Amino acid sequence: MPEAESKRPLYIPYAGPVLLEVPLLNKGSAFTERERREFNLEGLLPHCIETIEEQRDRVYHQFCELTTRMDKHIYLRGIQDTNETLYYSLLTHYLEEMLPLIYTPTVGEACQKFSQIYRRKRGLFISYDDRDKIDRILRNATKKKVNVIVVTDGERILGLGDQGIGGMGIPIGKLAIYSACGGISPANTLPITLDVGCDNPDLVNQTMYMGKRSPRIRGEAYFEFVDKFIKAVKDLWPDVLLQFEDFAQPNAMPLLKRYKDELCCFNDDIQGTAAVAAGTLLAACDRKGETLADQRVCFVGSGSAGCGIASHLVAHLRAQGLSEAEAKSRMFMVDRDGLLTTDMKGLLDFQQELAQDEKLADPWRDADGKVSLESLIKGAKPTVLIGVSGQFGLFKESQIRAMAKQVERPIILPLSNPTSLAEATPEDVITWTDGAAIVATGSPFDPVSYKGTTHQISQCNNSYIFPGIGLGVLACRATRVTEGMLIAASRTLADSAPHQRGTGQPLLPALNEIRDLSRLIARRVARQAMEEGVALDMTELALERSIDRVFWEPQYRRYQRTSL
Ligand SMILES: NC(=O)c1ccc[n+]([C@@H]2O[C@H](COP(=O)([O-])OP(=O)(O)OC[C@H]3O[C@@H](n4cnc5c(N)ncnc54)[C@H](O)[C@@H]3O)[C@@H](O)[C@H]2O)c1
Ligand SMILES: O=C(O)C[C@H](O)C(=O)O
Ligand SMILES: [Mn+2]
Repeated sequence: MPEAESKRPLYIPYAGPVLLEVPLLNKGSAFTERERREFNLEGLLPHCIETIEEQRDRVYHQFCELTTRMDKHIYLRGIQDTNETLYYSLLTHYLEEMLPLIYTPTVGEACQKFSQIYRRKRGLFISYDDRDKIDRILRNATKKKVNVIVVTDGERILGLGDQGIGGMGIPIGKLAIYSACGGISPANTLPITLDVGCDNPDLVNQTMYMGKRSPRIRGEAYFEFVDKFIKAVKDLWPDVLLQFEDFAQPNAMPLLKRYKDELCCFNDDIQGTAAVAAGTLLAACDRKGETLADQRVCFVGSGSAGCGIASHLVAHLRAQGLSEAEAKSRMFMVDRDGLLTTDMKGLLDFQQELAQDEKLADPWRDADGKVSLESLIKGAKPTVLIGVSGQFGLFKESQIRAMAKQVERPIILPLSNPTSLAEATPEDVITWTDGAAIVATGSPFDPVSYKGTTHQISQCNNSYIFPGIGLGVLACRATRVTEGMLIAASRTLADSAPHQRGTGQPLLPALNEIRDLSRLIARRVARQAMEEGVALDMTELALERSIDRVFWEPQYRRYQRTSL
């Protein structure tokens, strides 16, 4: 926020103990003498008036006293629910240390234990039983305008499956990233969980489970419910940016198709992931002195993320002048039954579109008629291996070694989350390829030392992308998220790759540079949106100013009292 603006006082209608209970407004010991007097806070706080830096030192000290990841997560969420400005000041100051605790991987465990660790309200739970009063529920959430919603139905939380309402940890974590990394004010964000039941018996049989204890609503009834939800959102906040998150495979793509031309929305697992993976791949190709068109890309896991990445890479290649067929011929989609081929039955539409020609696959077939990953590696000689299966240890030593025999520097991306579900550890991949592989992972991993070289492992996670997209959308008031905007985001990420490019250097910018990266992504995404006619037309300078205006900094503002 520009300085002049932050100096303007904020007029607020709360006072006394109630004010200290409003996380967006509470300043705790930082309330000034005058504010303490005007807002009936005298005596409610210890004598000392502190700066946000002094408060941050105290909470960081308390944070350091805690030993387990889950205790740290609970502690940080507690600060978020008491004083949001302080929470974001802490996050932005210690970004690299804090992100794995409020987001992947710890957020996975927090979702699994959501009902056990539940403390205070945050966001909205909309249960199927409430389907006829969704508009009222949305109005209960906040009187403010909502700019960004992240919504889940909790059915595919990371690679951890159905977590029911525990999935709420994900929208909360994603929106914290929007604020900490993309400067989106938390006052205008809303995490939402649609509670349509839960098909995870281990969870619903727990006495503490707080969601609806019935099997998931499916089929037409489910889609009608989501329809009612989207309609209510559009009626109340017509220009909101809505992010679909962690919906299961049978629903993720149909929901995106249904709503992508109806409101400003995107599916993060399909599109955000596609953009971060493409950006990482472009950076990796550049590192090798090659282009995307030189690669043959093998996906293990052909669901939302796998097919989302593949079709986005096809769009990149098309933009470079390749025909659709040429581009698709470089994508090899493997799922439980091996390589997807055009003769396979039961493929979903988006998988069918990426299936390889059955004749081409014939020479690679095993005795059972399928093309296993081993056979594909030998036959198609992929240069890139991307894991999006949610299966720990799926990449085997023999497969990685086979790849390394055929390709001087294979690009290996085990992207499944959380850490415990990565298809391979970077240490194994680097050892099996004798240090030749270029590796990035979905969850954070420590650097790997191998034969005297330290390999930094970049985190190829959609968190590099969606904050910048959100900032861009808000700055230029985009009405849609288009493929072109996603391509702009992935190119910006690739262009921001570190200049030092020796073996072991990270592929992506450091996490503590992500706020600057988000601004860059926002600028290019907004420019693209304008070119496509889905945003306000602005000069470069006006856009820059708008990004500055939208970009929220976790600093206290001066308050003035209005009547209750
Ligand atoms: N790094 C990131 O930013 C990022 C983004 C999105 C998803 N992911 C991760 O990717 C994983 C998958 O997400 P998704 O949305 O695509 O889920 P999804 O359920 O749509 O797809 C997973 C696919 O993997 C397949 N699969 C399972 N076991 C397999 C095996 N043994 N061999 C081959 N294929 C197998 C499934 O049949 C399914 O088609 C999750 O773990 C998720 O955390 C990471
Ligand atoms: O949440 C993440 O860390 C990335 C991604 O959206 C996922 O579902 O795994
Ligand atoms: Mn996700």
